[in-house]
Amino acid sequence: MELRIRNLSKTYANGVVALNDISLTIPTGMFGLLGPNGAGKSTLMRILATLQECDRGSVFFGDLDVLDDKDEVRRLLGYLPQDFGLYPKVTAYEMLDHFAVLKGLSHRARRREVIDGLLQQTNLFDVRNQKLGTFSGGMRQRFGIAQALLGDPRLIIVDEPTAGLDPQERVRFHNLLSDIGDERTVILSTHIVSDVADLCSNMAIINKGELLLTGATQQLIDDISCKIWARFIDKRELSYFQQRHTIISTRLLSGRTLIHAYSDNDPGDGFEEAIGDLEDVYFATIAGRHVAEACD
Ligand SMILES: Nc1ncnc2c1ncn2[C@@H]1O[C@H](COP(=O)(O)OP(=O)(O)OP(=O)(O)O)[C@@H](O)[C@H]1O
Repeated sequence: MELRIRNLSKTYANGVVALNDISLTIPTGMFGLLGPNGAGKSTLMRILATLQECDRGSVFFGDLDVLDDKDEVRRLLGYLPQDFGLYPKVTAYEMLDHFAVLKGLSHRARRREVIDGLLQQTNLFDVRNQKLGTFSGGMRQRFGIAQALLGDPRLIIVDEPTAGLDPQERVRFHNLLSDIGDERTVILSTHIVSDVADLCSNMAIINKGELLLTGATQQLIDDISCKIWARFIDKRELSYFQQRHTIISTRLLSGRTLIHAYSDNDPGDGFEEAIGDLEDVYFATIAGRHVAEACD
């Protein structure tokens, strides 16, 4: 089901404009909300999860008024916040059992069936009787997803879930998310570009409370592909190139400095045409250089 956000705004009491007139349509499937720290992602996620009030705007999930009918939203929502506490002395099974009761799963045998299913799905069945305090970061995040999936939610919100996970756990977590994203609306909020590149068919970039870009991920990559130019430089030359070109990223590759320039035409100066990727879309957009416009 589609989530329609219209003209959503939020200013905190200290005057920080966390969201400025955001309008965004989020289709079924995995949606990536990408932005640097402080962009307003968590504020948006908390408003969608009914945990915070906005100042203005509307949000509909299908016909459901998300800002008005909070009880109904909570029935079909699964939310994995950025930081969530776990009771360290309770086992994974006991904790899920407790939440399942709160979700209204009162029939004991049915509850067991649901919990066992979730533990299998998140690859935690073998450690179900282990105390949560012994869990690694990756296990905690997978447990968080198991918890968020209780009650078979239609709308799932995960806020920065892969920060701090090792590469193997990240892949595992990605696979888990892509499995659940097939027929649900899943919003993944992150500052990690590859999370979105790997998982999300649609996405948006926000910064300083503003929506900068939204669309189908592959289309956004295609649209920038003709505008990215690359070359290696000596790092002492960086300011020379920065003065003459729109440099959107600087990275080290095997100890050498690779720079990407954004330009509609060949910028000369030793640059070669590069294949633009989602990082280029992200950096060019955040730098205020890029608006989506198809390549010829
Ligand atoms: N309770 C609050 N009171 C005042 N300002 C706040 C509050 N919560 C967030 N902010 C500010 O609002 C802006 C958006 O914060 P938010 O947490 O939504 O961003 P974010 O994109 O989720 O960043 P991060 O990844 O660092 O959590 C930031 O400037 C932040 O300092």
